Parts: sequence; structure tokens; C-alpha cells
Amino acid sequence: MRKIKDLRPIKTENGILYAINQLKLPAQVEWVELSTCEKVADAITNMVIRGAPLIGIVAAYGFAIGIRELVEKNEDIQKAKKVLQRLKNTRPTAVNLFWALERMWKKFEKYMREQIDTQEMVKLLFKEAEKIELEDYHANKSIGGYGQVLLPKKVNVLTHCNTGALATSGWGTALGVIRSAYEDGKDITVYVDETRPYLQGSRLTAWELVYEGIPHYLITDNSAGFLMKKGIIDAVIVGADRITASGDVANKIGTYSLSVLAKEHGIPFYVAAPTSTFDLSTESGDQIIIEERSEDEIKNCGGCRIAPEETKAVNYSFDITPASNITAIITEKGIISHVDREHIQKFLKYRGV
Ligand SMILES: CSC[C@@H](O)[C@@H](O)C(=O)COP(=O)(O)O
Repeated sequence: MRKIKDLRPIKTENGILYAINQLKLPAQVEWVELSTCEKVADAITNMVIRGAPLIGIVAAYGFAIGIRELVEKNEDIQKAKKVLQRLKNTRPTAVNLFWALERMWKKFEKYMREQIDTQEMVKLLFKEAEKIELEDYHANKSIGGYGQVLLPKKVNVLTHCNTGALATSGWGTALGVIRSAYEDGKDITVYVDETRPYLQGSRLTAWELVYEGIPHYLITDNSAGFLMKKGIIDAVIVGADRITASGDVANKIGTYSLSVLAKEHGIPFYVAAPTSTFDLSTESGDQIIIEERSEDEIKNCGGCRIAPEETKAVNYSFDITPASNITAIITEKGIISHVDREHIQKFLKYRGV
């Protein structure tokens, strides 16, 4: 077994939440203080923190922080709904945000019904957020364990975006599978898509792989087809922001193109995600709201303008990969190896999700 170094993107000290500012990586590891609900909401929208599971975890803390603010300022506790709404409005696509906030809201309603003292309620809400964080960590380790079995002893894996410790409570989903395979002694080399325009691949995934000492190459997003054609890539592993009842997957823009390329070249295409990423209330991918971000993110890179001022840009942050392009979905409860409505439903039902 090789040694994997622990990496956590958030921490709490004396009731204050801190997060690694992901906008500053890889140049600098800067911890920012997220002491108010407003700061938490801004950090999610501006991508100081990002990645579906981490967005959910930080929003859960944000809710506890928001309720604490109301209590400390002696404000009407009924304003809790506004706190919830502020956090829900941060980013639309990753379902983990809504999943975590709904869980927090149910607890809040329960404590209100039970007429629990407000100071005590704040403590209990922080505990619930900690629980969500810890559960996510265990889920990731489990995803890693199940997923790495799918990989041969010597393997070249292509991944997209950042699905690692920085996108979760630690360890990661797709990158967690890679961590687990490396820890298990597999001869693994990772091909990392840059992931334009935010460069989560080059800035964050490559940084995590350097941190762990895992062999890797950075590639431009448009290299994947050529590398597959040359027989260099054995498997593709990506994460997910939302998985519908029929198995369509919303993930970082560029994922769909990779799935088409993988299919064309007969390469397995794996999605790794916790069961909290499933949204069974949405039937298919075309019903998912896809976040559109500012065109400036495309027209600028590293502080330099790289396109004419007058040029318009389209910046969809996510795309949809149809279930039919996915070889298997790796979850903390096991592997769904037939990705369709029926198998997903049975899988989740029999595992008590
Ligand atoms: C474990 S993270 C899975 C996905 O959330 C990840 O691939 C992704 O698309 C992140 O998008 P981001 O816009 O950086 O939040």
C-alpha cells in the first residue's frame, strides 16, 4: 500500500469556517474565512469553493452560520427561509447543494417544532453540517474502493475537471478512484484535461496529483480524441453534478464530448459520484438547468484578454452525457453497471437510498 497524504479543503476553528481559496491555486494556498452566510454564498457563486459535494457541504455550514447570525442579532427566526433561499440561489446545476440544504431545513423545522432553545439549535445545526461533511468523506473512500477494482494493474486514465479532495470533503470521487488505485499499488498514469475556461484540471487536479506524487500529464481539452486514437487511454473517469432517474449525467462542460469519443474508440467511460448526486425527481438530462456563466471567463485567461472585446462568447458551465454513453456509475454503495432507469431504481432501492 502506498501512502496518500490527507488533503481537506475546509476546516472549522472556534466555530469559524475556513476554506482553501481555489481561485488562488496552484500559485498559493490561501485560507479564507467564511464567517457570514453572505460570505459563504459569495464563495460558492464566485467559485472560491466549487465541486458538487463541497458546494453542498459548505452550503450546509452556511445555513448554520446564517441561523447563528439571526440568533446573535436577535432577529426574527422566521428569516431562516431567506437564509435558505440566499444559499439556494448561488449555483443552479449541482443537486448536492439543494440536497444538503433540504436536509438542513428539515432539521431546522424539527428543532422549531420541538421548541429547542435557539443557542442549542445553532449547535445542533453545526453538528448536522459536520455530519454531512464526514459522511461525504466516508462515501468518497468507499467510491474509491469500489472504483479502483475496475482498473487494470497498469492503466492510463483520462479525467476531466477537478473531482478530487478539493471538490469534496477530501479524497474525491473520480479522482478518489485514482487515489485509491494509486494507494493500492497500481501503475496508474493520469491524463488531465485542462478544462477550459476555469482550468480546474490544470490548476486543481494537476496540483492535487503533484501533492500526492501520482504520475500525470496535462493535456489540452482538444487532445483527447487523438490520444484515444493512438491507444494511449485505457479508461475515462469523471464526476457528476446531477444524475437523473434515467441515468443522464450533468457534469463539467466537455464531459459529453469525451463520452462520445470514448464510445467511438471502445474505451470504458466511468462516472463516480455519491448517491446524494442522484436526482430522481428529474427524469432526463434535458430537464436540468445548466448554469451559464459570464463570457468574460472565456475571453480572459490569467488576467489577459485573449479575444477581441467585440466578440461574444457562450459559456455553458456543464453539459449532459446520455446514460447510453456511460459504462458504469460508481457510488459509495457499489457499482451500477447497467445505466438505465430500471437498474438505477433497483440499485438505489435495494441499498436503502
Ligand atoms: C466531485 S466533483 C464532480 C463535479 O462537480 C465536477 O466534475 C464539476 O463539474 C465541478 O464543476 P465546478 O464548476 O468546478 O463546480
